[in-house]
Amino acid sequence: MTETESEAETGTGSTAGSGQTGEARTDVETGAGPTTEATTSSYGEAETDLAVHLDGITKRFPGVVANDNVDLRVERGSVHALLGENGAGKTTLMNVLYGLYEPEEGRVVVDGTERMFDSPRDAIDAGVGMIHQHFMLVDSMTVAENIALGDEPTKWFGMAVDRARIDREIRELCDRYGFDVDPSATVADLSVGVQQRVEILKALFRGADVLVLDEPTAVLTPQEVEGLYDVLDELTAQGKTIIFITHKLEEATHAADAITILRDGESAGTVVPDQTNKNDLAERMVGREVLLEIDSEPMTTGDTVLSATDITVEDTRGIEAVSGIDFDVRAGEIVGIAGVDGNGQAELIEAITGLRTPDEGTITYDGADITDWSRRRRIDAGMSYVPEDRHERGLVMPFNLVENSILGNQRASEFATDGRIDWENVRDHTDDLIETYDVRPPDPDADASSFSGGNQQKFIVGREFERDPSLVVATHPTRGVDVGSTEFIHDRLLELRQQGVAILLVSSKLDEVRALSDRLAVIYEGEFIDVTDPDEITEEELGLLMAGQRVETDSTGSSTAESGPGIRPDAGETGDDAETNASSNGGRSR
Ligand SMILES: Nc1ncnc2c1ncn2[C@@H]1O[C@H](COP(=O)(O)OP(=O)(O)OP(=O)(O)O)[C@@H](O)[C@H]1O
Repeated sequence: MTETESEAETGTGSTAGSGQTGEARTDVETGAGPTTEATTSSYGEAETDLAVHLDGITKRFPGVVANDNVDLRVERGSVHALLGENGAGKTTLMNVLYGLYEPEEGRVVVDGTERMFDSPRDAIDAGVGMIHQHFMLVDSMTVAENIALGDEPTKWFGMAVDRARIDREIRELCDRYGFDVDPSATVADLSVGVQQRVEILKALFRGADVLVLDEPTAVLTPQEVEGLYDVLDELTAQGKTIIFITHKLEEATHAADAITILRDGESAGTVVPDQTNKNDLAERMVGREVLLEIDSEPMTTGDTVLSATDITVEDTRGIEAVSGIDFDVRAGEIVGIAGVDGNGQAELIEAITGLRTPDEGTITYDGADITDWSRRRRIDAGMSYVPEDRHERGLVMPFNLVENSILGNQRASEFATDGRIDWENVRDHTDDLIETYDVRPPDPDADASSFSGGNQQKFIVGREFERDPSLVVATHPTRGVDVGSTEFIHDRLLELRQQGVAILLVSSKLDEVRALSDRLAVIYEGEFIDVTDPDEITEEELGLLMAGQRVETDSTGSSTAESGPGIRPDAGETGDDAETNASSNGGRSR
């Protein structure tokens, strides 16, 4: 996908479209149920009113109909959300629109013209841009270089690129859409929110009139999310059309003019936010009521399981990514770490899980100094790990689920006898994981690469939670996971906590990390800038802390965000005495 995209040549700049905003909300009929009829409503009287019409799209993979006669009508100048369970077919549909897949049936109509896209280059030429969840920017290059990259490859390599013109065009785009982005800034120095704007600028620079965003708020702070909404408003006010994939229901109801729900590859209707709510959307997607709250009961904690003291980790350039961090996690406790990606949490977790050795500091696990232990030894001792990057660390993509189910656990006694793997047992175990964690399609022999992102994630979470661990290190366990499965993963985490498992949870989902954690640390530029009881901090305050801004006072006037030396349950305690979590509020329900 990346290579094809980066090769694409397009025109430069873009003119404001002719559409108008605000009308989509009243034009769309409510989808009444799981039929495609709701989508073929009065939404867009004529095809020419639509920026995008995906008409009867069917796309099959071996054994799977990913899109089954799907109809998607997106009015020009509107924001359109695409919702659906994991594996419902959202990515496939957008990949059809972006020229990555050719559908077996159906028409792709962009701006009133039927198109046959052979590649993303064709889609870009037709004014369709895609902003992926993982930004495709070169950190060491400037904004302008990133934007020009791929746009004029021949001239670029011939060093004849007209930098002044590119800078001027970027500034013009920034003025037009109200972006505060400096073309000469180095991407590595920009916040995640600004990097996302660079991606949007890149698409606009190439002439995009339709922008497809894949889970655009997954890595943003609440403040950055508000900024993104402003950007979307500005883009649509000038006639651009936005389609975004999301699992966050409030995002769909808040930011979209219309919401199309996919279910099992079919369209389950298009609704307008005024005529729906989060519970209704969840039910339409999942086919059952979903509890959107987390109930965390108070727990009595046990002995300290993990203890990290004065951990310092340098990144590959020798710069301190983590500076002198201290914390403990006890049995039966969830310690959360909240932070914007790139603030040292990845390096800290790598040190804890044995993927790298800290440059300074000590890690103990069940009382033993494991600072120099290999990853294998830590796994054998009972440490589970849900990694942040499921492709790089979570799964071996060309392996099927049976093979992936015992990754890191091949020597466990239930799977191996005399050094030989007992594949029958492994297969039974895989079937259990697939069933319990609702991995779809339920095919243990399918390669990991053929599963949708959310289903891959559910499988990894299942494998790691069901290892019988004493410590679970879970980084973004529900990223890309739909509401129904997120509910299940949260429940399972709380069950593990109930059983006395120590849990270290890293998440950029603030509602999740607040609701699940017994104690919460905020990491910023490699340090814990605050350690707090999650009940004593609002989501907004947490967002500010994550952006490095200290919260001065709470409603009673006392300080709520003092800098702490580290995260220990209670200074003065040995850490081995029992303590009740969440005792201040008698449990949480958020
Ligand atoms: N390259 C592929 N090969 C085989 N099957 C595929 C391929 N890509 C997708 N599928 C299947 O098509 C179906 C739809 O997948 P898709 O990725 O579109 O879902 P999604 O709605 O985007 O899910 P998620 O929310 O998990 O990202 C799934 O059953 C998936 O396993």
